[in-house]
Amino acid sequence: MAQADGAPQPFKLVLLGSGNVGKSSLALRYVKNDFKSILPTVGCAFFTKVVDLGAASLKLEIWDTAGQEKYHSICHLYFRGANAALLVYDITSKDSFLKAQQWLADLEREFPPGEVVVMLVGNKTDLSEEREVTFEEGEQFAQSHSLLFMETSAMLDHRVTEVFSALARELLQRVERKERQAQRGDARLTLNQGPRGPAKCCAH
Ligand SMILES: Nc1nc2c(ncn2[C@@H]2O[C@H](COP(=O)(O)OP(=O)(O)OP(=O)(O)O)[C@@H](O)[C@H]2O)c(=O)[nH]1
Repeated sequence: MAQADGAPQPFKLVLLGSGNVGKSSLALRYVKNDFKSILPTVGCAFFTKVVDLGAASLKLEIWDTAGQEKYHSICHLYFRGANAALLVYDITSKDSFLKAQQWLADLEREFPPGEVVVMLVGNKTDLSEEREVTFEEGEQFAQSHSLLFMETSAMLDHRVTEVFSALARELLQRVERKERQAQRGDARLTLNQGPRGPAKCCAH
């Protein structure tokens, strides 16, 4: 997936979810393969990473938003032009799971159906003894809203790369599907135009 100059096509990905669920940690683990204590995000942090999917590569522009309630309204500003969203919750916090559902409602208000690829991510699987949200609950919610779904641990680097690769694959598939539809549309347009030539006249 390349632009005219050969550079990988960029896609905007926003990370959404309440404070402390691990959004910044997931981004840091994915982009820099690092895990360390991070201060709460203020406003938004920005990362980029080129994802190589074998046959194609694309550039993810990752917008890591602040989860604290006081920043909620600013985060909406970062929605604009998003191609994908990660809705992150902490599996040890039911409240964060409910907040992720609210974020989805916000996204659904902002974008027409199917325009944004959304993945639900339950983070901190290393704290399974404190789990408040079961895998099945996450999976069921995701299925009922046609979202991708995974559980991760940014701390243990469990399934973090898979999250971003799965999103990238889905983005690529949607672009390819749209291109095929556009080509079919063009072909239909050409057929409907009929043979070229002088317009036929019915009288004489
Ligand atoms: N045990 C465990 N702790 C984690 C994991 N991911 C993040 N944390 C910790 O959870 C806390 C919050 O992580 P952040 O990445 O700052 O969370 P955030 O969602 O970006 O928070 P805001 O910036 O306030 O929105 C930090 O103390 C992290 O070290 C994980 O997978 N397991």
